[in-house]
Amino acid sequence: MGYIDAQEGDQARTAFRKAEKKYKLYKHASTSRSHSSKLRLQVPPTNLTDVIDFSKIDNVSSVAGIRKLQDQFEWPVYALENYPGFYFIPGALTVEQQLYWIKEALTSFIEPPNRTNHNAVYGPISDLWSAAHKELVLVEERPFETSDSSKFQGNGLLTGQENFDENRAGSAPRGAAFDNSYSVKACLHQKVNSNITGHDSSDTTRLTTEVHTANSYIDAVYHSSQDTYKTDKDLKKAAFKDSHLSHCTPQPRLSSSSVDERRPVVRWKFADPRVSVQNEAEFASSSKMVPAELLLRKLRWATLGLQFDWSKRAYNTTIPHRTFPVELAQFAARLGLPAMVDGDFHAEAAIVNFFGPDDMLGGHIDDMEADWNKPIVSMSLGCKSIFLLGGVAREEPPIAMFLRSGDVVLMAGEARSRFHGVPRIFTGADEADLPDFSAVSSNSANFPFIDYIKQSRINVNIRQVY
Ligand SMILES: O=C(O)CCC(=O)C(=O)O
Ligand SMILES: [Fe+2]
Repeated sequence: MGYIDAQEGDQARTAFRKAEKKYKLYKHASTSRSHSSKLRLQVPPTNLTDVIDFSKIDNVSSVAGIRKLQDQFEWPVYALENYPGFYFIPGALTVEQQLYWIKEALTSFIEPPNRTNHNAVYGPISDLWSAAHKELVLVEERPFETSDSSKFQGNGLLTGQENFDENRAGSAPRGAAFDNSYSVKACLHQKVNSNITGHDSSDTTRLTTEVHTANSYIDAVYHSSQDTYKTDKDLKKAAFKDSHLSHCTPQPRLSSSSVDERRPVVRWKFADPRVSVQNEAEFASSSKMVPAELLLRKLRWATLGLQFDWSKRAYNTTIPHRTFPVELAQFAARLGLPAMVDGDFHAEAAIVNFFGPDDMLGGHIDDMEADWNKPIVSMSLGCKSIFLLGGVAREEPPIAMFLRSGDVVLMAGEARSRFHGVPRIFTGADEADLPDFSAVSSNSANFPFIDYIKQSRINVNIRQVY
């Protein structure tokens, strides 16, 4: 969608949607068809004057409605008078802590049995971070017919019946795997031409509705306007759309018995395409492959601790999961204190959101946890973003605030019933407001993480479920 579209139908839009449109990133409409002067448009720069900047609030009394809580907490904490239960802790994480959690998110949080947006298409994927840096590719092995799920154990990709069922009966069409992948030939060709580059300049906006939780969450949407892959127009349209849509258009989950037991099953594993060039016979049985680097770039979410069953829109304790990381749980309990009414905060689940340069998280309410008095503890890592905090209805105009790396937001009680979302992240070097990560790390092993985060934002939002 270009700038013109955004101007149309404003009447019909809710106040929340209007604010999303106001702050979202618009690519210059001429970029996709740069030869057509007719399409050249001047897109006005986003007006950011209304965006609250907690990092610049030193004299709090001068900012109406913002209250600094007195020094009873580890960090300076701000509350918003008209938004009870909402707290903002600017710079709660040190730069070292930010780097630490960025690394944890990319190496540990995305590891099976934690699930990611890629699960529905490829099954569990292990070691994506290192595979991407070794330039490996995810290879489709020869499909075969079976009704025996035990055959899937131990191949490193499909680890259990639950995931197996999810892949087969989940909302992502099986064919999505095929749509999102490349032929061996095309992939090797790309490698040879070193042409696996980032986003292109087309302005084809992808809008997907991501159902995180219950009904209200149906409205959670991701936009990603440059989710494209240079070399193949058709593939770039389909690429990874379905991995978002897997949570987006929930279809009735088939019971195990209703699943077609003899359906061909595709298995995926990482392989080195350079080796295959030398020995193409080795890959003869494999028809599709996806660069790990692309999968990493298209990583959108992972779930920690108790897993959420998107098709039932409920937490499902029977889905294989690891206990919530103790260190993160302890940190979240400390961070959450300003919003606590009574008792302790027991982190049981988290959604880890990964934002690329053009991604956004649409307005939604998180309403699937039992006790709304317990806060959602939400930490921002990486590029600066805009956070919208609205009302219980979309018609209520939201307020906007900047979220920077190291900031923490708490939403408890009444604040939990408010629509919120992230319409924009700022990845430009001059506007991302990243701390100097290299100053806290001379270890070259950290450089790839620092490179990644220069173009990305990670949000870890932590919840007590029961
Ligand atoms: O990315 C953010 O700051 C907010 C994330 C969020 O609201 C969610 O995942 O529910
Ligand atoms: Fe949320």
